[in-house]
Parts: sequence; C-alpha cells; structure tokens
Amino acid sequence: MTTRSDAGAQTPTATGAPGGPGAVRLDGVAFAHRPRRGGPVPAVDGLSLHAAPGEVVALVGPSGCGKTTLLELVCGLVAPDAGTVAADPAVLMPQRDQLLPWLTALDNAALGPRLAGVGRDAARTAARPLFERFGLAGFEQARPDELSGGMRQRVAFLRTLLAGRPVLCLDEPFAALDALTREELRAWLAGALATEPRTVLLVTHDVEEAAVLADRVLVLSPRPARVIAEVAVDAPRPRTGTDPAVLEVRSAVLEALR
Ligand SMILES: Nc1ncnc2c1ncn2[C@@H]1O[C@H](COP(=O)(O)OP(=O)(O)OP(=O)(O)O)[C@@H](O)[C@H]1O
Repeated sequence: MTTRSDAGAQTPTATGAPGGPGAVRLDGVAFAHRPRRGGPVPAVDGLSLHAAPGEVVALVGPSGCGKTTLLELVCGLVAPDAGTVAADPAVLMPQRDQLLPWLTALDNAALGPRLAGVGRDAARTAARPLFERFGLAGFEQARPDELSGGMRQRVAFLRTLLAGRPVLCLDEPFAALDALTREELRAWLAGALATEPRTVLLVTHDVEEAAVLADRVLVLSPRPARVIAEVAVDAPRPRTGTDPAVLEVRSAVLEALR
C-alpha cells in the first residue's frame, strides 16, 4: 500500500496478499483543482472513507460534486492538498470506454498488461481466456467500431481487470448505455467480480445500480465532496432491482441525497 499525504510522502506500507484485493483509506482529504484561469476549485474537502479488501463501495452524489476527482486521488493521478490517501495500487476505468479504434478488441484488452510492462504475446495470452469467460468469444479480432456499446464496455472492463491492480475505480461504467443493456451489464459485472474478486470503488448516478452491486453505498455532499451518509447493503447475491432489501437501500440513499 502507498500512502500519499499533503506532505508529499510516498510511504510503502504492508499490503494484502499478492494479487488479491487491496484496501483503500482516505482520511480528512482535501483537493482543489487549479485551472490556469480563475481561482482554485475545491472538489473534495474533509473527505474520509475506507474500503476493505474485496469490498465493493458505491459512491453516489450530485452532478459535479467531485466523484471523478476522488477516484483520481485514489489512483494517485493527483495528490491531496490536505489529509492522507492510503491505497493499494489502483486502476481507473474512465467514463468513456477510450478504446483505441485501430486496435482489435483483444489488443485493446491486452493494453492493460502491456501498460504494466508485459510483452505483446504474453499480454494477448492473458487476455484471450477472459474473452471466453466473459461472453466475448469470437469478437477478439473485431475493431471497436464493430462492437455494440455494451461490448465495448466489457472490453474496457477486461482491460481494467487485466491491468492486474488490486483496486478498481470504475467511473460511471454504464452511463452511456440504454436501460436494457445497463441491466444486462450490471449482472455481468456482478458475475465477473464474483469470479475475479477485487476491491471496487464504483461511481454511479444510478441508485438502483449502486444497491444491486455494492456492499456499501456512500452518499456524497454537493461540491466539495465529503461523505454525508453510508448505507450498508445487507442482501444475498445475485440481486435484482426488485429485491426488497435493494428497494430499501434505494429509498435510504435517495432520502440522504435529498
Ligand atoms: N481539471 C480541472 N480544472 C478545473 N476544475 C475542474 C477540473 N476537473 C474538474 N473540475 C471541477 O471540479 C468539480 C468536480 O469535478 P468532478 O469531475 O470530480 O465531479 P463529478 O462528481 O465526477 O462530476 P459528474 O457527476 O458530472 O461526473 C467540478 O466543479 C468540475 O468542474
């Protein structure tokens, strides 16, 4: 685990089992964007949260409250102005799939290990079985523009998974999809995480999605973000949007958002 603090320290500390899910802990974190024009834009302030190894934590909050910034802090893409970010290595799956149009689906997924320094053939060898396992068999050689939106997101998720980091930061992974595909992918992601457990921070605007997928839902304040409510999801998996426990969580989260 690496600790980043306002002092700029990068202190390696004890981590979980190698290759297993990781942990995330933020304490009293503040961060402001500093655009070239205008004053600083505080995006996060006084924010504390933790995710235990293997936990799926959903983050919901008003538009523009600082959710993406929070994921960037966890992934070490920006450093906090105050407070401490302690996280095992994390990878960000950005809002848009950002597949490279000139690469095949297999090579797009293989970018995960490639960027971690793995050679091309070994990266393809690592990616291939996941296409079989996660419903993409036969599409290895397709280019992104030959894939549906749902399939593109699956490839983007496989690329994220194949990066080999114990913490996944998923930024509204299904936002661009129609309702039916969304629901399908939600079940697909739940299945993928059951076979490939990771610690997940899931940013979503969809409260039902949060309740179906997460172990805990954290509700964030308007910008600058801090945690204003926490709702545990105590329901067996697999879940659907109509499970009574999911409906209860949904109302509790909506109430906190109001
Ligand atoms: N690079 C930047 N420079 C200046 N301001 C920024 C920058 N990135 C984000 N912001 C501002 O910081 C605030 C938080 O942005 P962020 O993208 O983290 O919010 P969000 O909750 O993910 O938004 P959304 O719900 O729309 O995806 C917003 O007001 C945004 O305009």
